[in-house]
Amino acid sequence: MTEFSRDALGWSPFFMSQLDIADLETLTPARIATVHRDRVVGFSEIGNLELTLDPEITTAAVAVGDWVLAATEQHRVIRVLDRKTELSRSTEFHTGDKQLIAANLDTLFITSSCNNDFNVARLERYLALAHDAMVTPVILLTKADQCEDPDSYVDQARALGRGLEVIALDAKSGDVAAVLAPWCGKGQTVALSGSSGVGKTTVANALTGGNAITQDIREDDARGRHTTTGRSLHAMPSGGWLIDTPGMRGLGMAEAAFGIDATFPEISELVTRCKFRDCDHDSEPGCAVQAAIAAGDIDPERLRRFKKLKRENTHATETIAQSRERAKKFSKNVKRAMKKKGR
Ligand SMILES: Nc1nc2c(ncn2[C@@H]2O[C@H](COP(=O)(O)OP(=O)(O)OP(=O)(O)O)[C@@H](O)[C@H]2O)c(=O)[nH]1
Ligand SMILES: [Zn+2]
Repeated sequence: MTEFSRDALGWSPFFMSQLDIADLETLTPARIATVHRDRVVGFSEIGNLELTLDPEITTAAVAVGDWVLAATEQHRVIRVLDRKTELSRSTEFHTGDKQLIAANLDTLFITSSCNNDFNVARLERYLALAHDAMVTPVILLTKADQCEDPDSYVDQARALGRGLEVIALDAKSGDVAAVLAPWCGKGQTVALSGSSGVGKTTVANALTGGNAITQDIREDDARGRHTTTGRSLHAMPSGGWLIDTPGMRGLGMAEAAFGIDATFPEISELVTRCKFRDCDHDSEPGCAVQAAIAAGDIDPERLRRFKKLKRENTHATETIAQSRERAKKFSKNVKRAMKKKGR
C-alpha cells in the first residue's frame, strides 16, 4: 500500500478551505486515481482507498484528479470537493450532459509534431479547451529531430497566445523530463492531448519513467468478467502527477465560448466596440474588428478561424438542445409504450 502526503498529492489551501473541523476529524481526503463504473480508487495519506459512492453521487460526477472526502470505515466517498480546474466535453448523443475528462489539472501539454500534424486551427481548438477549463496550456512540438527547421513551427505556435509556452523537442531523447520539469514538480498535475501518433505515449513514458500508461485490465467480479480501465493517475519521479485516460486521449473538440474568446484576445477585446451588438465582423458598418484588420492590427486568418470556432460552438450548443429534445420525446414514447403494455 502506497501512502502519499496530501501535499504530495496536490492538496492546497483551496481544498482545505472547503472543510470544516468536523470534516477534518471524521473524513479522509483522497485524490481520485481511477473511476470505475460503480466505484473509485483514491490515493490518500493512509494508502489506496477502494471506495463506493454515496447514493447522492454518481460516477459520472467524479473525475480522475478529483479530491474527495471519504469515510474510510464505510469505504465510501461522502463528498466531492470543488475543483480548481475542470476539463469536460459535451456528450454528443446522449442527454446533452457534459462528460468529465479530468479534474484539478494544472497543465495541459497540447502535443503536436513538427510535421504535417501541425495545424494552427487544431492547436487553437485545444487552447480554447484549456482556457475554458482554467488549465495552463503548454504547446509541445515533438519530432523536432526529424525536422529541418523546428523554429519555424515554434514561431507559428508562439503567435497563438500571449506568453504562451511552446517547446520543441525529441520525445525519444533522454532530456524530456528535465525540459518539462517546470510543470511537473511536487503536487503538480499534467496531462497530454493531441492527435494519434504525435508522441503522447513516448512523452508520458519519459515523464513517468516507464510503462505506467493506460492499459485495459480484465477484472473478475460477482457479475463476471469485464474490461475496466486501469489506473489513470500516475506518479512522476519529479513529484508531479500525470493523468492519462482514454477520455483525455480522445479530447479534441471544444464547445467553449469563453475559451474561444480567451484564445483570440485581440479579437474578443474589440467586438464590444462594434457598432452593432450582433455584428458578424464581415462588412457591417462600424465594425471595430474590420477596422483593426484594415489597420493591419489583426491577422485576417485569425479572424477567419475565430469565426469558424464560434460557428462550431453555436452548432454544438444547438445539437445539445436538440438532443435533449430528442431524449425527452423518447422517454415520453417509452412511458406511453409501457402504459399500453400495462393495460
Ligand atoms: N524521431 C522521433 N520519433 C518520435 C517522437 N515522438 C514520438 N515518436 C515516434 O512516433 C511514434 C508514435 O508515438 P506515440 O508516443 O506512440 O504517439 P501517441 O501520441 O501516443 O499515439 P496514440 O497512442 O495513437 O495516441 C512512435 O514510433 C514514436 O517512437 C520524436 O520526438 N522524435
Ligand atoms: Zn464587428
